[in-house]
Amino acid sequence: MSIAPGDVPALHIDRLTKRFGDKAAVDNLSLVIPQGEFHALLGPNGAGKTTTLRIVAGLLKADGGTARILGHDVAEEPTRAKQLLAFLPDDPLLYGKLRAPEYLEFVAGLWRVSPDEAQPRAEELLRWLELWEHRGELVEGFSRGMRQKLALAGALIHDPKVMILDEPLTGLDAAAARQVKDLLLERVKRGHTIVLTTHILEMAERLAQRISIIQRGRIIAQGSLDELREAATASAGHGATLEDVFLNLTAGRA
Ligand SMILES: Nc1ncnc2c1ncn2[C@@H]1O[C@H](COP(=O)(O)OP(=O)(O)OP(=O)(O)O)[C@@H](O)[C@H]1O
Repeated sequence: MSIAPGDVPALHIDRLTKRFGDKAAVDNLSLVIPQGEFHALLGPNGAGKTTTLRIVAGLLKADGGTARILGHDVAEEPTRAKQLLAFLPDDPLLYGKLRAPEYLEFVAGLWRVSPDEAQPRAEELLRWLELWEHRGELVEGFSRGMRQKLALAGALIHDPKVMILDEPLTGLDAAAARQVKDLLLERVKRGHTIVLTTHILEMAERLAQRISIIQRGRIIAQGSLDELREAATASAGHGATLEDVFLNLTAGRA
């Protein structure tokens, strides 16, 4: 049977395992995210979310299992897989002695994006994230939120089809958080895929089409908000919020 391009999942994780010492940070975890989906990964501290994403981004080697971006195995075809992917870590590294447009030009060069393409895209991203007026300033003088936004712009400069973001709203004020959320929604509208971790349940509740709850390296629940609510209604009661569902599912299992 042939597979139409649209049928290839944006992200296909199959029985992924990663141990640190004798502890399994990721434990036989499988996850399929179709193209065009906004997917949130939730889980208590230390659940294995960042470890999973670092493997998907090719920053960490799995002990077992596979991860594929649009059909490309991150271990076997790392260059192709990475080209299709944006990864925004929770502690992005920036170069303090550059200005924002110089940083984006530098990152675009790493991805071999031509200056003709990169320049308008950089300007658009900087304007959207309200960093354009700071374009003459060195990054070392940027606030934490400004750095976070610039890192996001850098992750998007090669126009990746799949975005993986680890806690993208950390350190952002309400206005900046709104800019980032709008930017992400705009990308999903264009058919791109977003996978993010967040501890802001309201963000998952309002933006994500599907949610996976991870605990101790495994997915313990998955579905749309309504499906998760339904599954948890028995114990959380009607009108349960995602917080009720989350706390209910993860209670007593840590
Ligand atoms: N480099 C490492 N060396 C040893 N243990 C690690 C390493 N990285 C992660 N771990 C452990 O793996 C487990 C999963 O960590 P991970 O950072 O993936 O969790 P998380 O779900 O992202 O947590 P948080 O919500 O707190 O960011 C934790 O027990 C953590 O201590």
